[in-house]
Amino acid sequence: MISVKQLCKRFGQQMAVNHLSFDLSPGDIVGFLGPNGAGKSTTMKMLTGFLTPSSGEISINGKSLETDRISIQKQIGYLPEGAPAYGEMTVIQFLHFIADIREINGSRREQAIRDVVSKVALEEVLNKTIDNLSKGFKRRVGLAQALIHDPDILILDEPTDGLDPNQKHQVRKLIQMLSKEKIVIISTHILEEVSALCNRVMIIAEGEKRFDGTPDELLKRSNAYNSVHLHLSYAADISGLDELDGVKDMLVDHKTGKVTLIPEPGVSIVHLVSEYIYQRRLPVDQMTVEGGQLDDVFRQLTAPHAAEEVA
Ligand SMILES: Nc1ncnc2c1ncn2[C@@H]1O[C@H](COP(=O)(O)OP(=O)(O)OP(=O)(O)O)[C@@H](O)[C@H]1O
Repeated sequence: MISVKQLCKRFGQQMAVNHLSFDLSPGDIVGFLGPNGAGKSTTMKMLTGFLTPSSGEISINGKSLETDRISIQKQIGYLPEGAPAYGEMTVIQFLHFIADIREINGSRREQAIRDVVSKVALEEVLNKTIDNLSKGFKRRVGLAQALIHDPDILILDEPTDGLDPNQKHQVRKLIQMLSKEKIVIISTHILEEVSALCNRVMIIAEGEKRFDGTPDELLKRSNAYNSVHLHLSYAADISGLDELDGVKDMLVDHKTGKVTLIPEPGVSIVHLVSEYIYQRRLPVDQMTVEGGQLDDVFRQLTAPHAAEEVA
């Protein structure tokens, strides 16, 4: 359990993190989103004990990070942005080095390295120099060092950044497999990663929390959520569609025959629209309901001074 209360970090005049509060429980895979400079890295660095807050409290499994930093850090695995350091080491040397730092000794060490190598699938590159690995393998080595001590909490800074689609898929599957009993916090700029991987989303902007909920709840905030897209096989009179109850707007593309019906916020119009189409025998050959667009809602929530409108 992580409990963060009224966390602030000030750099000179600037509030990088501004009264941030949240609680996380095991099983939470949190997508930590925000524009550049929002305060994500600063928050993560405070959670790992690397930066001291200006004010506020962080407690982890009932202990205060201020007073029990060393014992709390043993429960945290951190994957920093980019490739692991010490590129001149082989993978196996690097894992032994991390095991040293984590004070994993004796028979426990062999077992811990074997387990993590198998979890992250590093067998084929154990004796390769890290500098010579592909980006995907470098990321996996980074994950291995974050996982070697089997921490309760994983903090991953852009874990799939720069990977090809296959490698992204592998790393996401791995994180999902690992996260059943852990708390995982993932900072990412890839909005689709949130739907693919996370069961909770936290958006911050200007150091403040702008959203905390499930990916579905986030999509529901999109202006496009529940819009109905139609395609007409030939021209027909559709003027009545935008007069239906709950329809806020109708966009028509005469070239392609595509029609988009935008509902009033929180209203579902799909039943009324399909009934109307059936009654008027309109020549509709495709109909889809929009699930919402993350980039749309992200922009809305992170706009400067959006805090009062969306809190
Ligand atoms: N050591 C520091 N000294 C002064 N200002 C800092 C320091 N670290 C961060 N900042 C400032 O605090 C704000 C938040 O930065 P932070 O790196 O936490 O943002 P971020 O959300 O991680 O951004 P990005 O997505 O670009 O990594 C920024 O305006 C940044 O310039």
